[in-house]
Amino acid sequence: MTTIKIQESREIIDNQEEVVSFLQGQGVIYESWTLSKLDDSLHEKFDLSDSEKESIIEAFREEIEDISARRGYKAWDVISLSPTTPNLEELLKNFQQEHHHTDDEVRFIVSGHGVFIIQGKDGRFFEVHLNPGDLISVPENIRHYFTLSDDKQVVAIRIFVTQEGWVPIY
Ligand SMILES: CSCCC(=O)/C(O)=C/O
Ligand SMILES: [Fe+2]
Ligand code: NI
Repeated sequence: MTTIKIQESREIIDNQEEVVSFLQGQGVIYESWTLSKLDDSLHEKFDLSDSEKESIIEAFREEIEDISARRGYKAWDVISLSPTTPNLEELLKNFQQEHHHTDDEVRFIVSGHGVFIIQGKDGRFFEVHLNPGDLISVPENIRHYFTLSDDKQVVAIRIFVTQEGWVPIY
C-alpha cells in the first residue's frame, strides 16, 4: 500500500485508487507486484550475498522481463541499504540531494520501505511512501530525491534503460 503526502498542503492520499490516479496524472508509473514468488528466507532480509541478490531477480524475472519488453529497459540489479551498509550515510547524502536523470528511474521495493519526493506538475513536491510489492518509475528529467523511512532499510530492484541514463544530475 502506497501513501502520497503533498508537502506544502500536507494533504495525504492513502486510498489506493486515488493514489494510482494521482500518480498517473503526474506521469509516474506505479505497479503492484505480488511477493508470493519470493522465498521466505529473503523477505525482510537486508544483508544479501550476490547469490541471494540473483535469487531475488529470479523470483521477479517474469515481471521484470514483462515491464522491460513494454518499456525498453535493458538492465537490472538489486540494491540493499540498511544500518549495516558500510557507507550508508554517504549514499543517503547523495540520494537526499535534489536531482534528475535523463532516463526514467524504476524501483521495485522487495523489503523495507523507501520514500521518493518528486516535483509535481504544479511545482510542489509530493512524497511517495513505498512498501514491499510497490514499483514506481520517476519520469526522466523530473526533479526528485530519495530517503529511507523510520525503519532505515530497503531492498529494491533497480531497472534501467542504460546505467548511463541513471547518472544523477544535481
Ligand atoms: C530504493 S533505491 C535508492 C534510491 C535511488 O537509487 C535513487 O536513484 C534515488 O534517486
Ligand atoms: Fe534518482
Ligand atoms: Ni510496512
